[in-house]
Amino acid sequence: MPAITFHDVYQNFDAKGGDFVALDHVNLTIEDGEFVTVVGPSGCGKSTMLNIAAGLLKATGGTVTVGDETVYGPSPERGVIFQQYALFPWMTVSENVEFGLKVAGVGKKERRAAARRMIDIVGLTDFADALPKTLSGGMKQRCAIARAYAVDPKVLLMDEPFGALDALTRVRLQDSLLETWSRDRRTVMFITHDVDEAVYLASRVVVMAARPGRIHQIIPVGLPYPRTEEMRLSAEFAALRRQVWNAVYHQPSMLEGAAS
Ligand SMILES: Nc1ncnc2c1ncn2[C@@H]1O[C@H](COP(=O)(O)OP(=O)(O)OP(=O)(O)O)[C@@H](O)[C@H]1O
Repeated sequence: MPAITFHDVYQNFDAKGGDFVALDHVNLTIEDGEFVTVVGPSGCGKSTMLNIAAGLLKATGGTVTVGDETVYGPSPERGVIFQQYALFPWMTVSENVEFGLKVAGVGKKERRAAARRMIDIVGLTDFADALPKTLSGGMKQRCAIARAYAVDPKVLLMDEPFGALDALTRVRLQDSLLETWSRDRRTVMFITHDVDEAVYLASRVVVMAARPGRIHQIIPVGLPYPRTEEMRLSAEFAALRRQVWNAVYHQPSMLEGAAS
C-alpha cells in the first residue's frame, strides 16, 4: 500500500487580485519506504503540500491519504520537522525527545529508554541533559529528528529541515538522516531548495512548477543506498543534478516570463 497519496489536491487562497491557485490538482503517490524530495521555484506550493499532508491545512479540494487513512488533522502518525527547530527551550534534549511519548501516555521508564535510543542514533548522547540554547543549529536539528522518530510515526514530513545550516553541517546531517532512515526505511517526504540535497537523499525527486503550483516532473534517482561521498562526486550524480537543475530552473513558464 502507498504510504502517502495526494488525490487531486487543489488549494486556493484569497489574494489581492482575487483567488490565487497555490496547488492545481496535484496527484502524487509516495510508496512505502520511499525517500522522496520535492524541489521547485519559490512559491510553487511545496510547503502548502506538506502542510496539507501534515493535517495543518485543510485543502480546498481533494484529499491526502497516509496508509489507508484520510488526513483530517495532525496526528502522531505523521512526524513533522520544520526549518525552525521548534524545540521547547525550557526542556533538555532528552525531555524534548520524550515529549511526544509523554503526550501519548507512554510511561516514564519506557519513554526515557526510547528517547535515549534515538538520542544515541542521532549522535547527541553527550548532550541528553543540555538545554537547546547550548546546542548548535545542527545539533538542534538532530534533536528535532530524534523527537520526530521517537513517537514511531508512519511517515516523516520535512520542510527544509537543513535550510538554516551551513554547507558542511548540512552535508553531515544529510548522512546522519540517511543513516537513521536506513534502519527501517520509513517513508519520508522532504522539501528542499537545494538541488544537490534533493538528488543525494532521494529515491525520486519531485520537481514542481509555479503559478499555478503543480507537479512538473518526477525524476527517479537510480543511485543505490547507502549513498556515499564518492557517489556525490560521480559523473552519474552530476548528470542527475543537471537533469533536476534544468527541470527546476528552465521550466517553459519561466522562459516565457523571461521573454516578456
Ligand atoms: N495562508 C496563505 N494565504 C495566502 N497565500 C498563501 C498562504 N500560504 C501560502 N500562500 C501562497 O501560496 C503560494 C505557495 O506557498 P508555499 O509556501 O507553499 O510555497 P513554497 O513552494 O513552499 O515556497 P518557498 O520555496 O518560497 O518556501 C505562495 O505564493 C504563497 O504566497
